[in-house]
Amino acid sequence: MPAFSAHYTLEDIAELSRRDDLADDETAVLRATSDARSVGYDTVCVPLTNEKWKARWRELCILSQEPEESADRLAIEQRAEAWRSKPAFFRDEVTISRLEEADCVIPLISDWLELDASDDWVRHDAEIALHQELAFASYLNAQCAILPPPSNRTQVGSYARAINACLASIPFMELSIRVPIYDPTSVLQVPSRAPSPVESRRSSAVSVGMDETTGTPPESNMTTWEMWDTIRTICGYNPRLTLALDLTPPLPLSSSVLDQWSAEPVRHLWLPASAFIANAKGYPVLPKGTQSFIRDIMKLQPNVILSGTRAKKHARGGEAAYAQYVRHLEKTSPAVKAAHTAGTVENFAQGYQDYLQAPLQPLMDNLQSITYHTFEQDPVKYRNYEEAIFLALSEWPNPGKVTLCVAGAGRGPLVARALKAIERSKKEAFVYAVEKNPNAYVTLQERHRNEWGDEKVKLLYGDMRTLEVPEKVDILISELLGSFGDNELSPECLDGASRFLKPDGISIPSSYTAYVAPLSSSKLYNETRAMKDPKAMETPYVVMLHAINILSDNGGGISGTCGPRIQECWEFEHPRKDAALTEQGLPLTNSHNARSAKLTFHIPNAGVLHGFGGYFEAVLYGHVGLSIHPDRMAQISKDMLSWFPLFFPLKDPLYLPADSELTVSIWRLTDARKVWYEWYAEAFLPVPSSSVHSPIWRDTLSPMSPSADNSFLSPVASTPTIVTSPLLDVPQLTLEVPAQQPERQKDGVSLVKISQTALHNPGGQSSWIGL
Ligand SMILES: C[S@@+](CC[C@H](N)C(=O)[O-])C[C@H]1O[C@@H](n2cnc3c(N)ncnc32)[C@H](O)[C@@H]1O
Repeated sequence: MPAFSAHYTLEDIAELSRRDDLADDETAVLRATSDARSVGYDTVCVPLTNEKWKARWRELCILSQEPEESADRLAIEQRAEAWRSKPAFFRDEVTISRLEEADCVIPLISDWLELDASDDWVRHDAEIALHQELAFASYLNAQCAILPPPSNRTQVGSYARAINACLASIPFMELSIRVPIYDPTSVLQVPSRAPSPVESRRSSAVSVGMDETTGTPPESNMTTWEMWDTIRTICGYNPRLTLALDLTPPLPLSSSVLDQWSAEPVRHLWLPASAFIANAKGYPVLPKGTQSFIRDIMKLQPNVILSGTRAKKHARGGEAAYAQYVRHLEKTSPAVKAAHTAGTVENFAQGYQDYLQAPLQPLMDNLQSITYHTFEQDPVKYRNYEEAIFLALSEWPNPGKVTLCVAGAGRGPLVARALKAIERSKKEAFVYAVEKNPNAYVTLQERHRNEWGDEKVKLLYGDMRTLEVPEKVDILISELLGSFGDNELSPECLDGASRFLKPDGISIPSSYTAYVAPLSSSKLYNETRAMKDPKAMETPYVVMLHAINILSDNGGGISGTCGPRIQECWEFEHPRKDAALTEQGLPLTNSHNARSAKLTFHIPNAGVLHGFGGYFEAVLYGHVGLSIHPDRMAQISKDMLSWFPLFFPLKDPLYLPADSELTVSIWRLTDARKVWYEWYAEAFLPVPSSSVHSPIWRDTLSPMSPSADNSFLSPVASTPTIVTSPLLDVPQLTLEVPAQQPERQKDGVSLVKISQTALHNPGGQSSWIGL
């Protein structure tokens, strides 16, 4: 359940303090708290300081810097220095002073503190005042304080440095920065002529402000997110640094810009009464765009701060109506509804969202009974397996008895489903059940004795790669799949099991495919970093992905080479026809199970890449399958619970500008003992091939003159040139740097590389996957 806060301004507090019905020990803030609670709010949000402090600070900071020499000014300067050395409030400069007042208050740090002022002194004194306010809030045991937004892009580094210093000096407290969802004051670039493809691409990274025709912000307006990104990066992704996302500007119609925020630590939503419109009956409601944004962001369970609700902006409903309305939106949020509906993945995953788990290794380890029990709760996986076996039996072309083998039977659920499918198909059939886990084999023996009997089932204990099976089988059934398809070594195990599959036999599953998507998630980045062990940043994890944003879109890119937002890495098919076999029917090496993929994604909006989501899709038989592919799972295996996605982390986040292209290389590698993945990524930006004419590119990319075809892309030998500097009067050696080799070029646009990650997990150094 999200919490709700009522915002009280200084005027509201002043008005309450004038009330003559205040009890003796009741302060205005205590009254605000009880009033707010009586209309359904949990806490109040109150400015920590008042106008008196603002006036004194201005005098100390601004007047002490005035050039004018006077006795007065000297006195102010001395007071300013005294304050700088020992910053402290007078009682009448703060709105709260008692522990019980602060109990239900989220303090707002003075919004006039310009931590990003252009003036050095103002910044300097604003930072001292910020420390002072936070220290006072901390003294009053405030768990969180809301800080004013950055407003000056050129000084955002100074703003962030000051916040970082506060995070270091004020322990425990969460600092939540109020950031507008976008900046409506940014200037719209109106081109005087139609832009070239490159110009529109490049301007999409910088153009901001309202679209003049629709009155909505353009898709690429990410200036406030970019400022937030700079701040949290400078603050080293400190987990105590969070966001109070300000929904004061009217929201854009398109959700792609807004999706970015769902991968960020949005702890508060600032929602003013002015964002509401009146419905036909006069009650406050939100416009469609805001409604759907709030429904989505509710999955992060933010505290909703409602501001200006006492101003009677709407004819009906009063103060309570705003919170009631947002509660109604929360209840109708698909994510929240799914979380409360039994049988959905969201409900099953409660408490596991963004929680890193080591992938299971059922080949190397023997699973616990409780783990099998958890799998067996999945109604969809077993239903689909039964359907696939039923279809395979129904379509089985040969007469006579059909022989089935469940390879890796666990506690026997697939054996039971196979027997049901046999009964439904009315075929004569027999089932072998192979299991190498000695403990699960005890459960199998019990079920064999109590439920199945010798006529229907024979149990075989051992490893399917080496075990002797009394006869060759027609249908080989297995479930050795991991979140990435092959990551629990299904290909290697089934290579061994294929020895006892007849030449015309079939495998269920018949194939499985691995997919990846580039993700942003500050939560997951922090979770992997928190492990301390550097290898933890190179280990794939099983994660119920939650506060994430898939950065890619479907297509785009300069040469049309970008694939969809979630792309296929590789596929395994069974039975295998391509491996060279020994006399015993086993592959000579595991080389045929190595794979690699190089994928290109289009990144429409600026974002930070923290890793990759890994997914799989399996064809069991015919049209029956299993899928955790985010765009297809609902059609193929809705509400299947058995697999959460895999997360491939990055050691260092990679910033991706708007309209960049991301190339992801991923390998499945193998030696005699293990299988592991390695991965890395490179980012590219489109630039005009002729941009050698532009001073920007000549300065930054190549100091040489354009070549004959006017392209800086043609390789030029590096020629040392002796020049004499007019300043130093000594000969300087300069090197002409050859132009950057573009990754791709088309229609006068080239892709130049801007950054790359390290190679992750070389040699399988942090792999858990053992053969
Ligand atoms: C993911 S569990 C599936 C269990 C069961 N079929 C189900 O669907 O609930 C995989 C099972 O295969 C077994 N297994 C894995 N590799 C095996 C191998 N090489 N030979 C025999 N059993 C194996 C594991 O012990 C485990 O019981």
